[in-house]
Amino acid sequence: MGRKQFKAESKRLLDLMVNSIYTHREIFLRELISNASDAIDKIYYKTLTDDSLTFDKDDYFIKINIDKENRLLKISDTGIGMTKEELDDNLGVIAKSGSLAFKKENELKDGHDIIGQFGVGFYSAFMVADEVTVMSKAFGSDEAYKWESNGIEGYTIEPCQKETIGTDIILKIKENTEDEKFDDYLEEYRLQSIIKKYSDFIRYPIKMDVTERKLKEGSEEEYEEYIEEKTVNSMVPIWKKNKNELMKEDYDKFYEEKHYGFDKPIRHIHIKVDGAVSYNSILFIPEKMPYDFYTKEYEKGLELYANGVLIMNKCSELLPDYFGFVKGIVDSEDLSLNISREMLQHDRQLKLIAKNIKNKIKNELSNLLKNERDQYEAFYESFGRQLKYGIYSDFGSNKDALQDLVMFYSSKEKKMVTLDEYVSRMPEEQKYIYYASGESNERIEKLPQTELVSDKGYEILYFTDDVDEFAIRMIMVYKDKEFRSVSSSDLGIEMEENESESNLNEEENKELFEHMKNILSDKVKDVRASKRLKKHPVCLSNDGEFSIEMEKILNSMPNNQNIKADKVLEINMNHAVFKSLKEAFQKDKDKINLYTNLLYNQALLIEGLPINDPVEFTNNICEIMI
Ligand SMILES: Nc1ncnc2c1ncn2[C@@H]1O[C@H](COP(=O)(O)OP(=O)(O)OP(=O)(O)O)[C@@H](O)[C@H]1O
Repeated sequence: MGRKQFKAESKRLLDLMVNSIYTHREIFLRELISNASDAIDKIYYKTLTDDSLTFDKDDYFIKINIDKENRLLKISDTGIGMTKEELDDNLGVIAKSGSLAFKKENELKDGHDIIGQFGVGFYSAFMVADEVTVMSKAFGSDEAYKWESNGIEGYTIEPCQKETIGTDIILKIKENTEDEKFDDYLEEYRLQSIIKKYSDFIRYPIKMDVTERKLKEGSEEEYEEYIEEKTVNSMVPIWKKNKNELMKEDYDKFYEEKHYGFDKPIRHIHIKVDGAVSYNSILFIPEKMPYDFYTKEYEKGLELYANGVLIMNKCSELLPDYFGFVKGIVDSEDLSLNISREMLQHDRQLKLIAKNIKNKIKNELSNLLKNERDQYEAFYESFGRQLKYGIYSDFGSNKDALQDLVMFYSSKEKKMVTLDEYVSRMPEEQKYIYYASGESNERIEKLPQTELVSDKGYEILYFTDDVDEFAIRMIMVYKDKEFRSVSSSDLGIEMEENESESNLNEEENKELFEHMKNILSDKVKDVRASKRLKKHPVCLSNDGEFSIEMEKILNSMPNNQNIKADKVLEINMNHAVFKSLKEAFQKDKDKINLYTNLLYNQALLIEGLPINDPVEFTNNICEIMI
């Protein structure tokens, strides 16, 4: 087979590797060991589903060999191996998983960062090697193949001799340069410490021939060296260690190794429970939202182990949807190894664990909110929406658990506040918790409907997420206080003495309002004198069950239900425009028609609703200009 070229994107990454001046070249070993361990996992999975196979732990290991003379470092595994096609597919293109997604986001702007933080898989071998040879024999195949490349001029694949199933990765370590001592990667001691540092939790033994010294037989002072095969990693998974043996860095490292995210977790929760059900768990609350979090591709779930053996990659039963952002693992000795997905759903032990985990996460978030507000806000920025969905879903059955974790932007504080903070500041006479819905804080700030409530000095919560109003409707009452939209017809605010006057005026102008209502016919339910407007001439409010914001959201959904809010056009009788309206009503029927339509369309625009006929609207404006 002739020489093949790397795919374009792989080539860029390769160049980056080969020319990397990055000081953490050592991570190449972590990457190769992690691939080896994945390959053994794959064989292990096969044995779970195929009765004719058995998994004998002793047969599965990773071996590191050093050949100093020839500058070769070999990493062998007894994993699933690769066929000729797989060698071509997998090693000819850049890793399809984590790193690629990350690469897309960042377009390799800063390659060093990628290498440092996440590793780039197999290609990292070229950071330390001039030449990489992969010899592999796939499970179920009689032939073995050799993939070879110097990283620059493409690669070749040809048949080779290999007795056992698995893969050998052979690195021809680079010569030392002025700045870098590549010899390090041929030193037993150095390699051992790299393995300890990055790959200590790998579940399979990482073996290495280690030079030891012992007293020569018969001598009391003369030593001799001998070679012994040793397992370098402790294999004790982090979750089985004691919390006091572990530092924050250890958890962060685990998070990174597991590819849970490209961020650093905001919090980790290490749980050890012995009781009705026993389990260990490490959970992480990420800071940043995964790029696919709000897509249907995102799969929530925790890794599930039965006594140290992985049985499921993403066990979704362990997390409620609203905590779907949590990453981590659960290991329980009370679970059976051969448990199927269907059985899991009904497993009593698993349900207990899930319940317990849910409470732990909730408590951790409450503590974070209480003690580290900045961090909580960063978290909330990413996942707050999810918590609000949690309140709304399942007919509000989780609202008690979640209502103290949600926050909204406050008109008065100009920052995010909790419901508890809002209520604790409410003046005695204030009846309701007020909110206003809109596209953004800036737009809500300008809504005429907020005038009266703001003038009263009351705080308003800004709802900018689609789900906000729906979630609040589920809560209904918080600490004995009902929620009320600033657009609702009854704001529960006692009117000042001028109210009676305006009532009188309203009575006086009944005919005018009636007329306007007829002009607008089925577009509005009513036209009324406004009690909430101060400076603005007009606004829309609503009477019935659905708010205008809800109408917008529901009608933008795929299964458009054609929901209509009962809209009321409110007119500010203290505004100069009202005088013109009155005059027009008395003298010029065409004009009142024109004004009414103009005002209605203005109110729609303020609400962010589309106007029915924009051409007519602009023509109307022109008409009053000439
Ligand atoms: N030792 C191995 N045994 C079997 N297959 C391997 C081995 N090393 C690599 N592969 C295959 O090559 C693919 C590419 O490896 P690479 O390390 O570049 O990416 P990855 O492991 O998929 O992704 P990432 O390292 O970003 O998580 C792997 O997904 C795997 O299928």
